[in-house]
Amino acid sequence: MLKLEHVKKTYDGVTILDDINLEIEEGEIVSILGPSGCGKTTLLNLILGITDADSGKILFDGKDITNTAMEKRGFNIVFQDYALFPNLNVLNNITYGLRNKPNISSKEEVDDLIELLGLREHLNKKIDQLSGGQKQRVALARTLVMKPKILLLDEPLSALDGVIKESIKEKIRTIAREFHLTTIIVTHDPEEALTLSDHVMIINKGNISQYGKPEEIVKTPENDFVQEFILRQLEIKKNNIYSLFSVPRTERVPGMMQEVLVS
Ligand SMILES: Nc1ncnc2c1ncn2[C@@H]1O[C@H](COP(=O)(O)OP(=O)(O)OP(=O)(O)O)[C@@H](O)[C@H]1O
Repeated sequence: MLKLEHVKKTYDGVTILDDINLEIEEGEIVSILGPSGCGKTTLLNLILGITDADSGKILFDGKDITNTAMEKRGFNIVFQDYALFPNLNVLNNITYGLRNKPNISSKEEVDDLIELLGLREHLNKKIDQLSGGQKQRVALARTLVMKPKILLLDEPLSALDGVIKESIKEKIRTIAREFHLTTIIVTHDPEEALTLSDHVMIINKGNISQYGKPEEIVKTPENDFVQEFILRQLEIKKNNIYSLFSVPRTERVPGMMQEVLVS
């Protein structure tokens, strides 16, 4: 569905992304995971068409879109800061993009999204009257009414915590499944990537360190970077979670953390 072939990007002679190869199937949730500065946003910008690659190809449904303008790609992004309009109420934020393209979503479809994202009681509120989680749901609704071919999410959970985070995760999963919508998530948080995605792409210094299903990455990290950086962060969280659930060290078994995190 979406394919990147030997994509390379440099800025001022410095290689930011080096020979990126990636294939994403329709309806999949894929996370791009890596530390700050590794090239995640650059990769997202290349897929969106905000930035051009120095070399390599980007294909969508078999068509070469490497040189296709951003607005013609039909992908859509929810930015980290949500980029909502503070002077408009929630409903007008959600339907903003439909002003010039009213046929993209019917009234019923907009209504279904409002219901799905639990926004009905907030429709008349201004953006600054909303919590972080509510803003994130408005941003999701505003993007989804435009029926993107691919949904891109830039650090969708980083400003949220605890229960809100889990509920937004659940919404993202439901949307991807229900609409069969290919979803690409950029994150620096291993827990987020491993619990939310079908596949995780780990980037280190512009290269793919490992690409696989969450359980493959947890069970068989392919190199020291994945082992040290990604799994060590998880280990810290795991210990915190285990202690939270009072699981004695001797009773901790492989796979348990995933269940604890997902449930
Ligand atoms: N327009 C630009 N011009 C020059 N260098 C850039 C530009 N955009 C990004 N870079 C550099 O490319 C590298 C990767 O940046 P990028 O924003 O893709 O990283 P990231 O993984 O998304 O980081 P973070 O998690 O901190 O957002 C950084 O060293 C950054 O300074």
